[in-house]
Amino acid sequence: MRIGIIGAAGRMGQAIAGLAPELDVTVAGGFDRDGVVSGDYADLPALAGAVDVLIDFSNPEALAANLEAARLAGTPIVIGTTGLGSDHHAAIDAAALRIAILQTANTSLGVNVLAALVEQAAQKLGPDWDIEIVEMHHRHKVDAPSGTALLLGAAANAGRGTASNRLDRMAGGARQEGDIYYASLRGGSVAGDHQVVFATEGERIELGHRAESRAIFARGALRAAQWLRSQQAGRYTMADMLGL
Ligand SMILES: NC(=O)C1=CN([C@@H]2O[C@H](COP(=O)(O)OP(=O)(O)OC[C@H]3O[C@@H](n4cnc5c(N)ncnc54)[C@H](OP(=O)(O)O)[C@@H]3O)[C@@H](O)[C@H]2O)C=CC1
Ligand SMILES: O=C(O)C1=N[C@H](C(=O)O)C[C@H](O)C1
Repeated sequence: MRIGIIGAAGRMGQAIAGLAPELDVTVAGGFDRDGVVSGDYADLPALAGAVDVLIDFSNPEALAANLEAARLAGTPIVIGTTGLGSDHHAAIDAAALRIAILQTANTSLGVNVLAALVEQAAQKLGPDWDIEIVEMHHRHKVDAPSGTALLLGAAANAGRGTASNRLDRMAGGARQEGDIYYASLRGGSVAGDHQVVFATEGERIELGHRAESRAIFARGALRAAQWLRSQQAGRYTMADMLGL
């Protein structure tokens, strides 16, 4: 299988390219803010037309152009970029009418199993168990809360059958029943730690995940690309791919 990487010179782009041979995947080319950074292609549409799947770990600003290139070429795309807003999600929905798209804030098996556990715990525990989500990442990360923290919050909402707003723990304020608060730490080289705390009178449950390196995200992204290649047009998640 041949892939093109968007965000190729970044931390994830390099991790994916480094792991690709192990999964029998060929990196045909890479694209970055400055244009094509590897492979013999004039631009992103040319790269999109020459590969089986595109993998995007770049920046939300790049999403519209990435979707357009994938759609015109009819090439499936795995989107791992975080910091997406409602307009980005609407654009993904629209493009998924024509091509296969797997969008996820976290490509690791562990986090996606954690999300299933969080959904189950939230459903069993009910709204008088307060939920706080804490995440820590390396000093270079720009978006907060992390996409994974929001994914875990969505899983808790799904379990409870609610739609809690995104609330910033650092902003303070008294909590109301059903609120989900997010707290973000940044520093050093942390690949990605997430903890979901369920707390009620007299007891507490903590469910969490620690990424020890980017290899888990890179492996998951490559496996997602291998799976997505043979899917029909539509929007997919890691849970679809993993059968969770
Ligand atoms: N889903 C998942 O499992 C994971 C998701 N992520 C997410 O992936 C994204 C990338 O993370 P990371 O690799 O650490 O970040 P980096 O900043 O290391 O890499 C991003 C790369 O994308 C490039 N880029 C920026 N803007 C554009 C553009 N408009 N078009 C093409 N390329 C562009 C950057 O170039 P330049 O440096 O010149 O700006 C850089 O090379 C983040 O959103 C992060 O949260 C990260 C890990 C796992
Ligand atoms: O920027 C990162 O590094 C990561 N970003 C993703 C996120 O925002 O959740 C996934 C992972 O935690 C690493």
